[in-house]
Amino acid sequence: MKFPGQRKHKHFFPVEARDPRLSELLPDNKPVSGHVCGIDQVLVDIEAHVEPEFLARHGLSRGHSLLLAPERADAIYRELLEQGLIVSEFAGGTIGNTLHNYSVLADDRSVLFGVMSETIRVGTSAYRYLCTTSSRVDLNYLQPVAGSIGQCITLITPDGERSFAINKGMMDRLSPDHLDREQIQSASALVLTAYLMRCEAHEPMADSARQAAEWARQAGVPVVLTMGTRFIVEDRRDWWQQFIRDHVTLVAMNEDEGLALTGEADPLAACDRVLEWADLVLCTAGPAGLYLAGHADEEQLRETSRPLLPGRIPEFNRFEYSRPMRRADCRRPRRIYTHISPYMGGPARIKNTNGAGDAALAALLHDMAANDYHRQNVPGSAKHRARHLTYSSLSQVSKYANRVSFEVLVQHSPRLSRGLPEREDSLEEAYWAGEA
Ligand SMILES: Nc1ncnc2c1ncn2[C@@H]1O[C@H](COP(=O)(O)OP(=O)(O)OP(=O)(O)O)[C@@H](O)[C@H]1O
Ligand SMILES: Nc1nc2c(ncn2[C@@H]2O[C@H](CO)[C@@H](O)[C@H]2O)c(=O)[nH]1
Repeated sequence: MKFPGQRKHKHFFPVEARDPRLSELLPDNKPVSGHVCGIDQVLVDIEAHVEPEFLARHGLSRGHSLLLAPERADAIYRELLEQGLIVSEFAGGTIGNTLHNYSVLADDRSVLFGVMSETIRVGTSAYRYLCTTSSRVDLNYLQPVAGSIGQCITLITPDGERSFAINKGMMDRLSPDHLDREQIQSASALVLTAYLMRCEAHEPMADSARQAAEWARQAGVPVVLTMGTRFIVEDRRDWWQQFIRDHVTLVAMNEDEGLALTGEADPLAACDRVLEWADLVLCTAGPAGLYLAGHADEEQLRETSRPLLPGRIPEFNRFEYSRPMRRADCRRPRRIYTHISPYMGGPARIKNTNGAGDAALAALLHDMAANDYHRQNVPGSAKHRARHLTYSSLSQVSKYANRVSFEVLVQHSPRLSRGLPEREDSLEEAYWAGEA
């Protein structure tokens, strides 16, 4: 496990330079390693740049992810191919992206549950998927299927917005028999997406997601839900609120999905509403940066040294130096919030923002897994006197998440091709220092 972010010495992650006395407790002196699990509709992103007229002509809706009949998807694909508009074909899927980015950032293992074509020819989508996924993502648990994985035609319009047209193939055929209970119950987190619930009634994907969430709950493993797009949430707002109450520890959304889920257009107010049902929430807000909100025990609160910020909740960032906890682990729960503007004001030029939100979530997962890793390897550390969800403060995690989103924006691809630079000249020490 590589530690999240640059640290001043006093915050350096201490597992590698271990106290020799610890070897008595853990005789082989090898750090116990953790992992993160996720379920996804295994699909490739076929990216093309088009004018808004193209979307209108094919009956597609801007910013939406639409499931299409195979003939319709084929017609779009053929037109893009004939006009030479396809720029790349890469592994995609919101959870696949998140696990890949987690593995790249943490230099550690993640486990993907989903389907994969049992026969693979060079050049097919399945082949492209395997070629462009980090070797740290464990694909050994994939369920073989006699057919194709999904294809997500990713249409980028000149405003940088992405609209998806999905040819689903067999992506929703993951059956609960192909989940591994042991892997899920020993994970630092289980990551799911709202997209999993839009399979057809006869397909097993939704049951698989519910089964995995139940196993995670039984073992106290945090369940993470990313909201997909606002259209999925809008259709069944009450249903999603109940699902979150029943199963979810951490909700990840953007401000549109936040509005669809809570009725609140203001991201801070939307986060506050989500805290009625979940323990922790990440809300990305495009050029306005991102918000994180959670709970901490009154005894564990730490005040910020930054200026207090105005907003729907005045001075909302007062306790942003606290580490978030599950509400049930707090004797006297208090809500904590933070906001951060885009790293360095955002890139000079953004070609597309596809995957920037997934990247922020990968960073947050990295910090959560680092916390678990530290708890297991440095038992008795003062850091774990209370049960926290992250290793770092809410404020520190928000900086890290923002930094990782920036990297995806400058790469113009939802999947990181490398980790963050070890030393960043442009990153003032103060950016990471000043708090734990
Ligand atoms: N136009 C922008 N200028 C500066 N930073 C941006 C811009 N758009 C996105 N970002 C950065 O990327 C982060 C995530 O962006 P955004 O809210 O667009 O994610 P998203 O809509 O969830 O994306 P996706 O669903 O494609 O993963 C923001 O919190 C911000 O740091
Ligand atoms: N799992 C899943 N991912 C999707 C869907 N539609 C778009 N995406 C992914 O969302 C990612 C950006 O968040 C893209 O890389 C797409 O692959 C869908 O229906 N299911």
